[in-house]
Amino acid sequence: MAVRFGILVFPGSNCDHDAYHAVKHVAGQEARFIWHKETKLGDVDVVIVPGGFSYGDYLRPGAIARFSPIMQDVIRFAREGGPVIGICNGFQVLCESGLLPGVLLRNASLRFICKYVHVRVEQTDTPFTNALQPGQVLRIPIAHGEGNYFAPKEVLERLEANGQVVFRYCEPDGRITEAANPNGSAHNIAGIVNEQRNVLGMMPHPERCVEALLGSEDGLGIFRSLIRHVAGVSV
Ligand SMILES: NC(=O)CC[C@H](N)C(=O)O
Repeated sequence: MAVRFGILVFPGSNCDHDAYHAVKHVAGQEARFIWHKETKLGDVDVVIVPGGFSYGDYLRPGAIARFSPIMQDVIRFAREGGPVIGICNGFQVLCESGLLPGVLLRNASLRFICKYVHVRVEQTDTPFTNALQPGQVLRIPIAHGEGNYFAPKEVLERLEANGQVVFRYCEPDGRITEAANPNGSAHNIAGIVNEQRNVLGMMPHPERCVEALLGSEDGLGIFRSLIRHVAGVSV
């Protein structure tokens, strides 16, 4: 049975079609778009909050999108344990919604950065990483102006103690260095889960690296993990 992915669409989303292509055409699952003005998600197994510039990033990225009608039902779905993945602008929306702690500040360079980076898989006991290996290094693109993850010291300590840091920017060989951190994120954080582990936010774009033709297939492991989590099958 195919896993049903629901992909939110805000005015200004621009990675919604890439996410659709990844889960539908590459991973062979069901996918449908959900306009932000809808109030119900309907029958979906996984929610994807895609990247882009919702509301033109006015105020702060995600600060307006979080008031979209659909977000109430996303919060309900998450509270009931449904898997939600926010990618890039989606991560920003999830932080603004209070589903994830912390905030994404402007990159330390104050520049928009679009390039391939490496991230290390820190946790594999999540719906998003169960098909990956601990310590595995993924080659994956980033494209953001505000990916500099920040949270107060106590929050960072709690994230680390609970194993909520799922991806960390690293060197190609997996070493965590300052030079490998593209945007100034605290603790080289590229992705985190909530305490219940069913909501993930990540700045890199797994949907942009699911085919060899695109230069990397490393993003596929995240969608394969979700399929395994929901359907119990390895694809
Ligand atoms: N690719 C994206 O989702 C970009 C996210 C956001 N608009 C930023 O620049 O930080």
